[in-house]
Amino acid sequence: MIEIRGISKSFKDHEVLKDINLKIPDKKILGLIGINGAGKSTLLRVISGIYSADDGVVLVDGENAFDNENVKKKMFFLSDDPFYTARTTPASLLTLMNTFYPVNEVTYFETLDKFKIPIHKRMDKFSKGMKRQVFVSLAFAIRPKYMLLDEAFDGLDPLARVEFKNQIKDMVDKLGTTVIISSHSLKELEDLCDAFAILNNTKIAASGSIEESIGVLHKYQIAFKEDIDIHFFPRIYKHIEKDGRVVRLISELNLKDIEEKLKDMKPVFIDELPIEFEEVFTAIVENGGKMVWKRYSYITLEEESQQF
Ligand SMILES: Nc1ncnc2c1ncn2[C@@H]1O[C@H](COP(=O)(O)OP(=O)(O)OP(=O)(O)O)[C@@H](O)[C@H]1O
Repeated sequence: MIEIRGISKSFKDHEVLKDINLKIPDKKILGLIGINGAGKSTLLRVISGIYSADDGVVLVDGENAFDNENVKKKMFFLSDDPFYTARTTPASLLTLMNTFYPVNEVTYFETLDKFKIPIHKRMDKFSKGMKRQVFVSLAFAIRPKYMLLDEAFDGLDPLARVEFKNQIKDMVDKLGTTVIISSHSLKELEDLCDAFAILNNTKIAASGSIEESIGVLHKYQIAFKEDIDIHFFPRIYKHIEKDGRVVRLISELNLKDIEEKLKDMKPVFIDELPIEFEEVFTAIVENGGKMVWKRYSYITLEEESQQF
């Protein structure tokens, strides 16, 4: 299990992470979500023991992750900008990586073959997506207990993404791998991850199971007879948009409560619409993470930082 306890990290006077607490149980896929510069890469680097934290500790199977050979052996971190030299080919990368990890060569070459990657060509001549496919193949062939993937889908075409996701699910099911994956693409994470954590403003704004989070918020479309000024709209929403006489809002309230709160405004109709995870995420970020959250099943924040 990975336990992140009270992690804080600054670069000079720029505070990036402040008192981050998360427990990630084994054999789960956690999606780490955040806007540009939210600190996703920094957190992954702290978890993988590359960066030291200013405060707090990351425990991997009970051991401090920082600069720890035992932890390095069971964890593979695929950065958003992995290192390779000008002369590196997929074949020579295998030789290099074999000195750090036992790499399953059959899996490596089979995956490269699926992606149609030439194994003896120089990688500096590859497209961004092809380079990504080489490192993804490597991650699968290393079969680590813990796999940390930074911006994993970046540069992959739709077919490669499907292949990548299937391989990740397979590793979790068959090998019991635990995966943390950061991405801007919420849509990509929805069908892959068991749980998510949202990094916002140095903190974990919210975390939990994706299914549960979608159940917490509702989306409504409400039509009125006349144009209305949303500045005077009752504060029953987390997010609101207006299009003429139609208002779309996201709220924690159920349909019955919404109807009750708006009855004096005499809406023509109120429809509940399906809500997407991306909309839940936007509502959380807009509200500075201050949401009433259900108790979640997979990921638990430390008691003192829970937001119920
Ligand atoms: N080595 C470093 N030295 C100084 N500042 C850094 C360093 N690494 C990251 N930062 C700063 O920390 C903040 C968080 O960066 P980080 O790369 O962790 O964010 P991110 O969420 O991964 O962003 P993105 O989605 O754009 O990749 C940024 O403001 C960045 O400039």
